[in-house]
Amino acid sequence: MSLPVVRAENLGKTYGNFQALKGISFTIKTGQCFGFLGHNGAGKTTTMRMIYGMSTVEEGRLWLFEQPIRLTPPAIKGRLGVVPQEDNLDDDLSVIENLAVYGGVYGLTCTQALARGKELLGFMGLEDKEHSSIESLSGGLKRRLVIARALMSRPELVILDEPTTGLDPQARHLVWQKLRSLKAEGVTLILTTHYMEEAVQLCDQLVIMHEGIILAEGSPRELIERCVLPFVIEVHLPLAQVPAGLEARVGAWGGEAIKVVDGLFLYAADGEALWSRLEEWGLSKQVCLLRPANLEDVFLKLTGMGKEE
Ligand SMILES: Nc1ncnc2c1ncn2[C@@H]1O[C@H](COP(=O)(O)OP(=O)(O)OP(=O)(O)O)[C@@H](O)[C@H]1O
Repeated sequence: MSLPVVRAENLGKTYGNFQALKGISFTIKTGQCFGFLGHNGAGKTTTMRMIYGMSTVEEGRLWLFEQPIRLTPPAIKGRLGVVPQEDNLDDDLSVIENLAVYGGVYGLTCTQALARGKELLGFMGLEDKEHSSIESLSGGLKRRLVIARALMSRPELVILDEPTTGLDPQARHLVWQKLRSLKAEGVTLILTTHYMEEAVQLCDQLVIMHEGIILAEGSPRELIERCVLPFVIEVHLPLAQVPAGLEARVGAWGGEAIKVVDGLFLYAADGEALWSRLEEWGLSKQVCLLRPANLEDVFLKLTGMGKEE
């Protein structure tokens, strides 16, 4: 059985009178890719900062590598790699220097740090950027460099706070591919994300966070099976044009309707049966789309809020 790498019990955080985290509990096992999915302000970064030792544990308890901690001690820090939300690279140093300096922090000699840095530039597909300045890198290349930097100490656990926010789809897919290779090597990954697809693509286990609490936990597939009916019809219609009483009719029929920004989503156990009812309920099929339920539907159902980019 794989051991817990991180365990939290009733973890809380209060800033002044504001409770940013309201007592959350979770266990992350060795080798997992564990995701924290939530909108802005859900408490994801607050949780990550406590795990990687930038914020003290004052409410609840946190164990890292089975040791109870208040503030991650230096001895443990070498076992963690951190990709913070902001790309905090040193603009006065070149790409390889950014890595080498970081290696020094973890006790590597200059030669070792340069060798490890070059190895990681190769791994992240940045070998031709070795002597480039930081300001010449695109957002996607900077993100790859920050990930390379997090790997300098050969960490067992890598914490990634929104690793692909702001990247274009191609850059995002490249980062996903690298994270999958790390996972295949046995590295445990913790990531926060706003992107449902990222969570589905990478995470074995997920928590859905909202306003400082965990609303649900499971694999992406389990969450979809557990939280929503399996078929959805998206009705793209201004809410003012939705036939009166539609939600009640769908409910009485055995389905469920949820309002979204540009219309309604109708859920049912049998998609075809739902589709066959649309005209009877006053809806034109022209504005409707039938699809299987996904993680976005789970998020919408649990938080009442749609997708955020
Ligand atoms: N140092 C602080 N002082 C006061 N409030 C804070 C502080 N840090 C975070 N907060 C508040 O705590 C809440 C949770 O913030 P946190 O950054 O953990 O959310 P998040 O889920 O990571 O959001 P995002 O996706 O925007 O990064 C927010 O309402 C935020 O404004």
